[in-house]
Amino acid sequence: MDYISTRGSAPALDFEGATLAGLASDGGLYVPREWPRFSEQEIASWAGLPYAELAAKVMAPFVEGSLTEERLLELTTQAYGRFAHDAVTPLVQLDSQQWLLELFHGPTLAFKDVALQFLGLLFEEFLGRSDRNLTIVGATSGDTGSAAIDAVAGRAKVDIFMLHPKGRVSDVQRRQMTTVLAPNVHNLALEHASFDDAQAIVKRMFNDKGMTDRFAIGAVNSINWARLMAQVVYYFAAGLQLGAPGRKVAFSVPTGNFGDVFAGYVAAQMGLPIERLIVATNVNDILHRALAEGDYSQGTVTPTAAPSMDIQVSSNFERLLFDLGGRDGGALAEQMAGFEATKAMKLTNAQREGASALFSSARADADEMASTIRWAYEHCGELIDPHTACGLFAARSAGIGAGIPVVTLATAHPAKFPEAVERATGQRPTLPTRVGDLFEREERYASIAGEYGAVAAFVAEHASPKV
Ligand SMILES: Cc1ncc(COP(=O)(O)O)c(C=O)c1O
Ligand SMILES: N[C@@H](CCOP(=O)(O)O)C(=O)O
Repeated sequence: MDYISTRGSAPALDFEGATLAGLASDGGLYVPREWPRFSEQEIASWAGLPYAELAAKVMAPFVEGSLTEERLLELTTQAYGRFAHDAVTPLVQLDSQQWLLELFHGPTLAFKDVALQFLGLLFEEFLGRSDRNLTIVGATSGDTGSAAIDAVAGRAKVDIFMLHPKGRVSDVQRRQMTTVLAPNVHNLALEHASFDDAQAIVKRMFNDKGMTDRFAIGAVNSINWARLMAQVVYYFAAGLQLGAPGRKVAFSVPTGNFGDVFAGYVAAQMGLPIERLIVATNVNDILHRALAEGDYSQGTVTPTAAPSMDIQVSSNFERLLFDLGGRDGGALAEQMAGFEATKAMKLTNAQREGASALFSSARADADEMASTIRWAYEHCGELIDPHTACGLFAARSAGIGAGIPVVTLATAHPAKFPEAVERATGQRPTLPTRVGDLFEREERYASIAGEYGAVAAFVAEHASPKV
């Protein structure tokens, strides 16, 4: 399998190359040259497989040429061995139609662990084949940071620099990053910045020749194809449990950077019968506006009780636009250059119609999030976090036909956001013992200006050269 850039002019790479490259050199995102497709029979034959085995089946076509099937299974077994639930991503039934897919049983309590535990092992595998050091530069609105740090802390040949918007992540989220004191981990709190600012700094570094000549810059955000690939698996896991491929399933996905829901789109391209993908946003609703009205314009970021979704530039939307626009990299490069210059973009008719065939969207405000948290607790006895609440709000208002299960992706453990959950339900969720004495540990991070020069200087001073 080889990988091409959404902007058409970067060289095609194999899976190993795309994983280590992160972002394409033309500023685009890597996607497989074509979507592999499984037959109904093949999908049906996976029912009942343990998660790690299913993961190896689903991901096999994407890693061809870079990993043998045996090695892939060894890596998935190791990655998912660290999850606190044997099913890895268990399903919980809420009522006759609504389900939750719990994606927070990994070490850092959010769905990011599902891909990042695996990606950490991929980095080790591929870096072990050369004498190269990798300098990971990532942006986080709270969850990617801790999951990535957990996945690479203490590993040889990797330094990680994680940028978060100062004061805009929860205390639990911050401490999960800043209390990891391994020497290869560097947390940067960006002053007066949003996640979008942090993400823009990261992307700029990939195209800064002064930096890329000296350092092999790598990505752990969902701009890295390997992240999305690993997230495709749990759509198959949930679908199979609910009767796929013989029955369609709808998914509601709390969305920010459009990575998780794009993984659902990939599952559909690969043959999983998906009735609908519901894109759920908080009031930072660029994706809802884009899907409902064709208006992809940035707007300012409003802090909410679901801080990890406080995003107004959704990187992976580019991957969808590429596919829906007939995979014309030149045309998309122009469209994206327009967006980067003006912070606004109108979707073409083809993009709007293509998207509406599978996607719908909804936006939850603060009251809707709180009332959904309350509903889940009072009617189903479940404590859910504010991100999951956006998804469940959208799921319950989507009007999906009776008989079709609707699965909301429960993307974070409620104890990551105890204040919001307690306000809505009167119950304060407790941290699972696997995160240990988080509030007793020493924190270490650098506060720096939220601008490119300051971040680049910090990275240049602390990173190991490429070789
Ligand atoms: C808890 C949580 N839910 C949902 C999202 C949105 O996921 P995505 O960015 O893949 O759309 C994020 C982060 O982005 C998150 O951390
Ligand atoms: N919600 C994320 C930000 C988006 O990051 P990505 O790694 O999924 O692209 C976070 O919590 O950091």
